[in-house]
This record gives sequence, structure tokens and C-alpha cells, in this order.
Amino acid sequence: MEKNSIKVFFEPNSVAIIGASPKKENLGRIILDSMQKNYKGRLYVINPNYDEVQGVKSYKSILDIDDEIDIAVIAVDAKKVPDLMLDAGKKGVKGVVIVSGGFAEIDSELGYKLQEEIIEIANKFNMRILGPNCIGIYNSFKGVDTFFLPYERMRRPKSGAISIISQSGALLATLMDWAASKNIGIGKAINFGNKADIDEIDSLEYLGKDEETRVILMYIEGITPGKGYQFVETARKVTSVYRKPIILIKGGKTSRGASAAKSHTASLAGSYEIFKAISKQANIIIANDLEELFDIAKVMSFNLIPKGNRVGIITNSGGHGVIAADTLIENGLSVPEISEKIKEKLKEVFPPRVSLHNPIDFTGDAKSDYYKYVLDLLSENDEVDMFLIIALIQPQTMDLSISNVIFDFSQKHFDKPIAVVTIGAEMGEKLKLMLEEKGVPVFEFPDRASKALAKLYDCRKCSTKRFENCRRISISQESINRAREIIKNALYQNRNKLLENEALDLLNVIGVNTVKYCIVENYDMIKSCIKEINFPVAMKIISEGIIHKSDVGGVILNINNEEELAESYKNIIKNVKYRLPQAKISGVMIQEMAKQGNEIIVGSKFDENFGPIVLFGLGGIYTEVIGDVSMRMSPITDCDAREMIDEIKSVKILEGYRGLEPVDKNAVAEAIMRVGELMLAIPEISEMDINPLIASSLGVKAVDARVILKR
Ligand SMILES: CC(=O)SCCNC(=O)CCNC(=O)[C@H](O)C(C)(C)COP(=O)(O)OP(=O)(O)OC[C@H]1O[C@@H](n2cnc3c(N)ncnc32)[C@H](O)[C@@H]1OP(=O)(O)O
Repeated sequence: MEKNSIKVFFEPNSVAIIGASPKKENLGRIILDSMQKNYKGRLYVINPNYDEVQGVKSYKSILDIDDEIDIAVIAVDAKKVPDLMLDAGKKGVKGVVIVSGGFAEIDSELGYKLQEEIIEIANKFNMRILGPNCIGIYNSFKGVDTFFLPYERMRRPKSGAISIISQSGALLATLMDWAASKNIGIGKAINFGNKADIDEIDSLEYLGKDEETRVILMYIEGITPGKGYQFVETARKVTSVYRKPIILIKGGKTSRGASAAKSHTASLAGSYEIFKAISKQANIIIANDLEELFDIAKVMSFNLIPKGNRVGIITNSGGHGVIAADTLIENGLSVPEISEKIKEKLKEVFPPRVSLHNPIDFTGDAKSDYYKYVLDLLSENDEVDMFLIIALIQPQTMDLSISNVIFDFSQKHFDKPIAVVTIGAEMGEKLKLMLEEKGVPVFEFPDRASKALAKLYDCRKCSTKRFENCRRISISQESINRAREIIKNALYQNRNKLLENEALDLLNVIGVNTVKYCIVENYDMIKSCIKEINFPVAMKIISEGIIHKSDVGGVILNINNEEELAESYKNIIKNVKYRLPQAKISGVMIQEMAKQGNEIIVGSKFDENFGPIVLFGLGGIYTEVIGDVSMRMSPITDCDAREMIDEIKSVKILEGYRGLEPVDKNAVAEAIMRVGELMLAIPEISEMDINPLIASSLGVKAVDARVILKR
């Protein structure tokens, strides 16, 4: 049965709070208190022990209420929750917010059992569950507030266009409180705790379509297992169709963090590198730490997304201006030179000591009206897309009127985002507060302001990206069946690894080119085997038990004629028998020597959370030493594959660096996609590598491949 939208949680017409009592510390009472402040819908209390709570009649059971109830908020001991849910189901309640803890997150038999029970009841009555173990829902526009933190413990921010999705209730509460202190507007927030039902995807789907949300901030510890690709698709829709940037911070980046995350919300946190790659695929912007998330929230709440990446720096400190320029450029923005036309105008107004480049540096005797003049002039002439305004208060001529100059400018030129840097004793603090009161994003250090502006520009890139013309590659069912036969055969022989020739056969079957090869089982087969292959050739021993063939003399390269070939055959068998007498030799592979090209690697690994992850990079030392690789989860579209190629730092080598011929990127992209599709179609493959895959202007050819199977 299709589940109902979670809209009802944000916009209920009636809410029942189960477990509210007159006691001051009672969670239900705190929720009732918060709801009574701004909620205009109908409120009910369920508690058999009281007749009335805070002026609201208390019912013995939800079934006694003579009204439709949209959502019920449950704040009683976990063991009582299933019975209360049964009543809620009978009553026709559409959704329950379970704030109680004591379910799967405590990692006990009882906890898991209770969680399963409530899921069963919810499914039976087509009810949605938010939680358990959560603080629930917040909608500033409708006064919905199930956060059981009184106002003196958590300030509520003003209403605004930023909405927050958080797996952690406490972190969400901190963010809300901080936003209130900085005058940042938060519209909606949701915390789903254990994710018994509602998760990050439901939340994204709702907030993506929500007209009151412009930006989504997310804190998550792990994507719901098995829903990796759904997450990618939903996030892509939210960012590119609904044009809402998603800024995400992930908890559980390290294994220690991941185990804390697991006990915290019974969630599975995956490897952070994979997560970052998938976020790119999902068109999501990653915040590296909480400070950065908060910085981004600041610039986002006040500004619109810029039209371009040109930043004008206006400063009264040379050093700050230089650091700002460095950081902006390092983070992908441009700090363009001011045009001669504008310079001439500025020269007429300012003394010669003012530096009229970008940064425009007024030096120590800057005045507020200097800033006003330059801001207006550059905006009106469309010389830059954003401003980084550095207004330090120490220089003796600077005064607090700069606050009005900046704010007035922002109101007049709302299409030019700004970030302000200021610091300095009592006056500096005062200026900071004056700006913050108006919601202006203020920073103490230029590098943080610069990074925040860079992320703001990233939002533009995300919202302009398009996915509708991206295509998967299809491998025919017949080919998949043939590939499956190869795998089945190995598993039947009780092997968890394909022999090298089988791995190359598999690649050929799915349409990834390999160099020509043949297998000989005895000396007499050599002549017929070599017919189709031109010299020079390589010879490799085929044996299940030999991992490093070269170490046992099992590889001979550059064989130029039939004579050498016969000699090599004898030598290779002799070498292996001498060095590894117990090895079972399945045959000898004669393989065309690969023509010149770039060695690349295309590999894939099955990830518990996201399924097959495909990896791409230059082969050899680049992969291992520099870690210059890109990853995406399967299925991989042509757009993803092209992005993977262009993302590695050494892409220039593939594009024909210093006279080298550029490789056929389409052929590389196709190999990446085919590996991704194979991994999806045959889950018995747990890992595979094509290394090296030789890429040239003529296409790609696999030389060596390794395929590991799940028994
Ligand atoms: C912050 C984060 O990171 S996420 C948030 C995670 N959630 C939490 O932190 C909450 C943790 N605490 C809990 O889960 C607890 O179980 C609580 C606070 C929900 C309830 O604790 P207890 O007080 O032990 O539960 P209990 O069920 O006995 O009583 C709760 C209230 O419900 C009332 N109540 C009891 N039974 C019922 C019932 N069947 N129907 C309605 N009300 C009931 C009681 O009157 C009681 O109020 P009172 O003590 O003020 O009279």
C-alpha cells in the first residue's frame, strides 16, 4: 500500500498529545506549552490520570475524542506505546510522533521487539510514524512544535526559508538555538530519530516540494539501508527540478564516530569517502564540519544565490583582503580585476593611497561612505556577482554607521550576495551584533567568509545541473545470462575468485574490450592458439592458487616469434613447478601485448549501504599512492561516468598532456557504466578490478582483471 505523504505532520488540523500532565518536567506538558503558543489548530490531551492539563481537557483515551485527529504525539514509556498506537490506529489518526526512547536504539531484544510492533500496527492502519526516539516536528508557519525543550532551554528562531532535516534531536536543537541567536530564519525542521518509518527521503520529498522552503540543511548519520539510489534520485530532483540547494553534514565519518552513530540511532554509517562521492552524485553540497554548516546557513539565510562566481573584495585591511582573495580563488571563485572605466571613476574620488585593484583596499582611513560609493558603483556596472566586505573597526576613522551602509546596500541590491568580516574589541563586537540583528552574515575571519560564499556559489552549480538527459547503458539479457554462467561455473567449483581468463571472458561478454588472448593446456595447442594473435605476445600462468604470478616466474612479456613462444612455454611451466610445486596449473594464457596508452583502473566493490560502488582512476602508483580516484554508486549514467573521469586530478594526462594523444573518454565512460550494470545484475560478484585497462584514442582494452565472488 502506498504510504501517505508526511505533509500532515507539518500541517495538522488537530493534534493529540498523549502523556501530557500538569507536572513541570513532563515532556508532553512542555510540548503542549510550546504548541499553545502559536498553533492555531485543535489541541487535545490524553492522560487517564488527569481531568485537565494547562486548561485543556484531558481524555482517558484517544477513542473518547469526538473529533478527527490528524496526528498524535506520544510521550510515555516505550512499553505503553504499542497499545496507544492501536487506539490511535482505530481512531483513524494519520501519523504519530513518538518522542519516547527505549526502542531499537538501545540495542536490546525488547527495544527491537517494540520497534517491530509499532511498525506492524502503523502498517495495519496506514499510519505514518515519526521516530521513535525523536524530538519530532517544527513548522514556524503553522506553530507546530513538538520539540520538548522549553523556550528558556532552546530559543525558537524567527520564521524563514531554511528548513532542517536532522537525524539527531540534540544537534537540531542546538542549530535552532544558534539560528535564533544570529537572527537566522528557520521555517521547518524534522528529526526522525530511529527512522522506524519516516526517513531522510520522505523528509526531502516533502521539503523539496514545499513552497515555504528555499534551502535544506541536513544532518544524517547514514542513509536508510537499501535506499541509497532512491536518496540520490530524490536529492537530484529537489536540487535540479525544485531548485533547492541541499547542504549536508554527515555524522559517523570515522569508524569511532560510526559506532557512536550506530548506538545513537541504530543506524548504519558507511565509509565517508563513499558517502562524499554519493553526495556529489546526488547533487548535494557537503559541509565539512558544523562550523561550516553554520557559516553556510548564515550566508544562505540572508542572500539569494549569486548569478556568477565573481567576487569584489572591499577592505580596510590589506592582509585580510589578500587572505580573502586566496581563499576565494582556492575555493573556485574568481576575484576579477576592476575595469579601467571604473578605476578612472574611483581615482576621481579617492586619495592615491587607496588600492584600486580587487581587493579594493581603502587602508586605515576608510570611511563608511567609501564603502557605499564602491558597492553601488560596482553593482550598477555589474562588475562582480558578490561582495566580501571587510570592515575592521580598529582603524581610527571607521565607525558604526558602516552597519547601515551595508544593510541599505543589501536591501537595494538583493541580487548581489554579501558576507561581512569584522572584528575588534568592544566596537567590533558592537558592529557584529548590529549586523547580526539585521540578519547580515558576519564573520570574524576572511577565510571562513570566503568559504561560505564559495558554497553559496556551489548552490548555483547544483541548481543549474540537469539530469533528465542522462542515460544508463543496457547490457542484453543474453549477455547477462552468459555472464551468470561464468560466475555459476566458478561457484560450482567452489571457487570465490574467477581465473584470469574467466574474468576476461566476463568482460568480453558484457561488452568491455580486452586484448586478444587464448588458453593452452599443453604444448601442442600453442600453434592453433596463436593463429588469431599477432606478436609480440605475453604469456601468463593460469592457476587458482597463485596470487602474485610474477613472483613465481609465471609471467613472460614481449615474446616476439614462435620460437621464443615455445621456449617461453617450457620455461613458465618449469618456473612455476619449481617454485610452487603444489600449485594446480589450469593452463597458460597467451595474450596480445597491449599497445601504448594510459593505464587506468575501473573497479567495483559491493557496499553494505549503497550496493555496488564503482571506482575509477589512473592505474599503477596514482591509484595507490595519491588516492586520485573517483567513485559513484551504480547504476551509473553517462553523465555520472563523465563526471567521474573529469573529477580526478590527473585527468589532464588523459586529455593529451604535452603532446600525448587524448584518450577516448566515451569508451572509458562506457566501461565504467558496464561494470556498474554488471555488478547490479549479478549480486554474487562482491568485488572486481580491471587493472590495467589500457585507454587510448582508439578506445579501451582490458589487460588484467580480478573478480571476487560471494559464495
Ligand atoms: C534529544 C534527542 O536526542 S532525541 C529525543 C529522544 N527522546 C528522549 O530523550 C525521551 C527519553 N525519555 C523517555 O523516553 C521516557 O520514556 C518518557 C519521558 C517519554 C516518559 O517517561 P516516564 O515518565 O517514565 O513514562 P510514563 O509512561 O510512566 O509517564 C509519562 C506520563 O504519561 C502519563 N501516562 C502514563 N500512562 C499513560 C497512558 N496510557 N496514556 C496517557 N498518558 C499516560 C503519566 O501520567 C506520566 O505523566 P506524569 O508522570 O507527569 O503523571
